[in-house]
Amino acid sequence: MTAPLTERAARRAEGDEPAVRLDGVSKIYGQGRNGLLALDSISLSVAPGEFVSLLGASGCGKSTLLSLVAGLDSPTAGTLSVGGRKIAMMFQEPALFPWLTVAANVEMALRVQGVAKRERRDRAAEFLDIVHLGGFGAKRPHELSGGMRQRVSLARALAQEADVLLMDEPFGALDAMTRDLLHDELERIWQKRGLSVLFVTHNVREAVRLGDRVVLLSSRPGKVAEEFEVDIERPRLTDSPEVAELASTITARLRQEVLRHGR
Ligand SMILES: Nc1ncnc2c1ncn2[C@@H]1O[C@H](COP(=O)(O)OP(=O)(O)OP(=O)(O)O)[C@@H](O)[C@H]1O
Repeated sequence: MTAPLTERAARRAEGDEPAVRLDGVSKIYGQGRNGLLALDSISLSVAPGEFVSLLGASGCGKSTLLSLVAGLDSPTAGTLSVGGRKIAMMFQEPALFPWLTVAANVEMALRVQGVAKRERRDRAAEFLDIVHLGGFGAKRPHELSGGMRQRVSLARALAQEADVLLMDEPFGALDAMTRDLLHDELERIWQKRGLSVLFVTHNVREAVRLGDRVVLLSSRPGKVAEEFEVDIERPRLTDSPEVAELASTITARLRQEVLRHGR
């Protein structure tokens, strides 16, 4: 079970080693006069077991930040540490291999870890059970709905046995009802497995529904504009008055940021 919010906030305040830590991280794409400052001196940490939502206008550098944490790219300046933790990533597009079955897609994550064939099959089935897709292992991705494909993608991420899950608008393409169901699923799995999550979204209510904390980035270049502690009891409902109230405060702040940049 994940520690209650106050306890997690206290651990952070006490300076426990974060799962993810960025200190003054900047990223410039290109060089010289053509260089583009995408992130400007970002300092941000995610405590072990914490769920952090990352919000910001389009182009403010959210995906850049995730790719730096995932080690897919390096910061131009500053330091970034994940303390040797294993990282898994999920995108808006499930990025499954269409010619493989659902089970084989999950097994692939186990194969790269060197898990033996027999064990792979059993463990893939377990991960599919966790995301409520037991019985769908023999299907191909195109036979599933968008929400089910994202569940497979989540099962594959879990199969990587990561401590940190990076999610780049994973539910952005789904309808509201499916998204709601996946919020419940993700919350259950996150709490049970004690994952640290960095979740990028454009949807303010989604950020509040899921996050222990919402970090708002300003745009061009991306900087931390403000952080909001989400002190709302779980499980939360996206359309509850508490979620709506904080979401409207954050939306007003986000609007200020967007207007400040004349977009
Ligand atoms: N590989 C790259 N080379 C050059 N510029 C890039 C590269 N990747 C991103 N950028 C630029 O860096 C800035 C930040 O992009 P990024 O995709 O990180 O923003 P974002 O907040 O994730 O955007 P969105 O919300 O639209 O997905 C943008 O101006 C983008 O054009």
